[in-house]
Amino acid sequence: MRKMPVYLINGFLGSGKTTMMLKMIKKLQDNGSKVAVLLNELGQTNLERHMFKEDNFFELLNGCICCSLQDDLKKVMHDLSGLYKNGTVDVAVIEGTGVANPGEIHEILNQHPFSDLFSLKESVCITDASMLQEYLSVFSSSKEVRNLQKQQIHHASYIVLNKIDLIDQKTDLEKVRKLVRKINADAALKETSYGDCIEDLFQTHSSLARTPIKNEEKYAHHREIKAVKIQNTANVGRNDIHRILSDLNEDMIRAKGTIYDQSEAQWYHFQYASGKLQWEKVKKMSSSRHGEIIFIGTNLSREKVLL
Ligand SMILES: Nc1nc2c(ncn2[C@@H]2O[C@H](COP(=O)(O)OP(=O)(O)OP(=O)(O)O)[C@@H](O)[C@H]2O)c(=O)[nH]1
Repeated sequence: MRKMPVYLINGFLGSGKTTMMLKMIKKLQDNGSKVAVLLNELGQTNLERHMFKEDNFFELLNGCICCSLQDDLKKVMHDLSGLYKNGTVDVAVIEGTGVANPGEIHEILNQHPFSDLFSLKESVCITDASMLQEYLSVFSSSKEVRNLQKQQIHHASYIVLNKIDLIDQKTDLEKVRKLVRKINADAALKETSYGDCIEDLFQTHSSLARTPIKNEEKYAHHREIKAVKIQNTANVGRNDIHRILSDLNEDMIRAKGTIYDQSEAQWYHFQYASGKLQWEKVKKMSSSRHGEIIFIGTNLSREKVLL
């Protein structure tokens, strides 16, 4: 029986997974494939839903498919298999949350009946070249962040060293390349920005035979890293976002959202990743959409964010 091809995309918070995934989906569609998309988010809603136009779009929210949402993942995998059998879709692209351990997702794909139904083409890990040294350093990151980053790199068959536009290409690139190779010497490795390596990815056939890390702690990744979701954003303007990010600079890893800035009478999307904040004016806000924000960091709490 033919197995449904699956691409798995993992990588730490803000490393560029969604940016690359959108390019992958477009390339697959340009090549005539009918793509199913599965997106997993830590928050209760997917703030990036508007970026995806696919009919066969599944989202698993408020947890991680590698641990708390394993049963939900299995259910979606059954649905995907049905869609593959009846010809509705012919390839799946799955994006884990920024704190997912790919090893645990591989375990599910290797179990019966999924091992007979799916063929994992590549397990991609996107790393943020501008932050990797910091995330792996005992001086600047918690054990949880360091472990997660290592697990994600270790389990990959294809590693993307992304955001190289943000680093010194002579000195820092060599350092981060060495760090990655110390953790995973075998995976294909591509250095790029904005996930621009799709042709290469589809031409690569790397080995997926990765064994678990010795003494790998299961489910150890959600103790310190917390997501705080703000749904009532009526009084949150651009200045407030700047202030919150600067006040919680030490703890904040990732933030994103949509807000209405009253002083400018303008809706904005914002993205905070790699210590950089980017604003984008929303051209047309649909009446069904509303403002919302998600902050993700170590030891964050609603009280800390709203102070
Ligand atoms: N400078 C630079 N920015 C990038 C690059 N790739 C992505 N970004 C930006 O980084 C931010 C986060 O990118 P995403 O693709 O949403 O990252 P993600 O890994 O899906 O983030 P999570 O939602 O935390 O899982 C966005 O503002 C992107 O535009 C890159 O190569 N260089």
